[in-house]
Amino acid sequence: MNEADVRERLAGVDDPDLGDDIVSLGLVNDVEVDDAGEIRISLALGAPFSPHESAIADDVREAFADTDFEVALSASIPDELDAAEQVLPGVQNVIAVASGKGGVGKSTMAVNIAAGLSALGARVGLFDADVYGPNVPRMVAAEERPRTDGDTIVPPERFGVKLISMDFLTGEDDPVIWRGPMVHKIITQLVEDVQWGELDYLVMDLPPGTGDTQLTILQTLPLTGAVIVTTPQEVALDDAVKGLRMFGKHDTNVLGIAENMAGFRCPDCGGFHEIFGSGGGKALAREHDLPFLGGVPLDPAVRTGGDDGEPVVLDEGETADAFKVIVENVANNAGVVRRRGVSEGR
Ligand SMILES: Nc1ncnc2c1ncn2[C@@H]1O[C@H](COP(=O)(O)OP(=O)(O)OP(=O)(O)O)[C@@H](O)[C@H]1O
Repeated sequence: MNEADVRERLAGVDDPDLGDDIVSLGLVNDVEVDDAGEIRISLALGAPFSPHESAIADDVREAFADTDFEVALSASIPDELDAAEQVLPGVQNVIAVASGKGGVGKSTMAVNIAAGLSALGARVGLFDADVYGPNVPRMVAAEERPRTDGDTIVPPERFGVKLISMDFLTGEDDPVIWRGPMVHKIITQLVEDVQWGELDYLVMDLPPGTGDTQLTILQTLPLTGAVIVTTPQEVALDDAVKGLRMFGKHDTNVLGIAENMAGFRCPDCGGFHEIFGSGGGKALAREHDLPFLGGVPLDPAVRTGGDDGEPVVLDEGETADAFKVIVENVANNAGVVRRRGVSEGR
């Protein structure tokens, strides 16, 4: 078997999202066949542990299952910038979790997406950039504070996720009024001076709305895309549209709409009550031609998260499964953004 034979077989592997085979899409970086019976293939895949990219890798292995060759796969998306020029050289994907309005469960969603990606096997960081209400440490019962190591900050870990929060910078019950330039400085510093190491995903919990912090992040970080969280209520949906406009203005990809508090299963009567209405998130996604990532019901377990602040996504059951669907869709859609970038940039 030579390189051309390998490519011919690879041309039989389809990308489940982009509607063509991986060779035509330019997703094969490199192929080597050696005398020892090994085929080394480098693919332009960018969303580690996403179900769709894992399926592509499986299909590639399957394409050589009838041969005696060993297949060694690697994945990398060629960077446009040198490592020295990149803001976060070790981070593959930055995913912002945003909402137009406060209290819709944005932080809850960010925590569960981060923990869920980590549970899939990915290396994950979570940056709680909610300057006005940094509640992630409390949510995951993070006792440990960051350490300093020379000029850098070492983030503590919870559930395998490296965590940095604006809350670490302020005392408890010590409301800080951040002005625009301060926000800019702090965010840049927190991103650049933290030892994130090599990460597959950095999830950013943005403050609600469309203010200074969001702008700073959009302008300074290479975002793979944003997740917009909304409840099915009319007012929340209206505000979500403002968020969409902000991302649109900055050419930021929106990975999709996640709906929170989508109904309540009553533990007493067993009935399902649609407290804030139904179908709003899905309709919003359809209207703006965006993916709908899934919906999570109102469930007291989401708030309590167990005694040790364990995110519900790590649990079993209906609500955990609802979060897992969102996690998988976020990863899959991040992959679409990355692979489409390679394919269209050729
Ligand atoms: N699906 C849910 N079921 C039950 N409680 C929930 C659910 N989602 C969120 N909550 C609770 O609602 C409250 C608000 O959620 P959260 O802090 O995630 O919202 P937020 O949008 O990040 O708010 P803000 O950014 O304004 O602080 C929290 O106490 C959280 O535990």
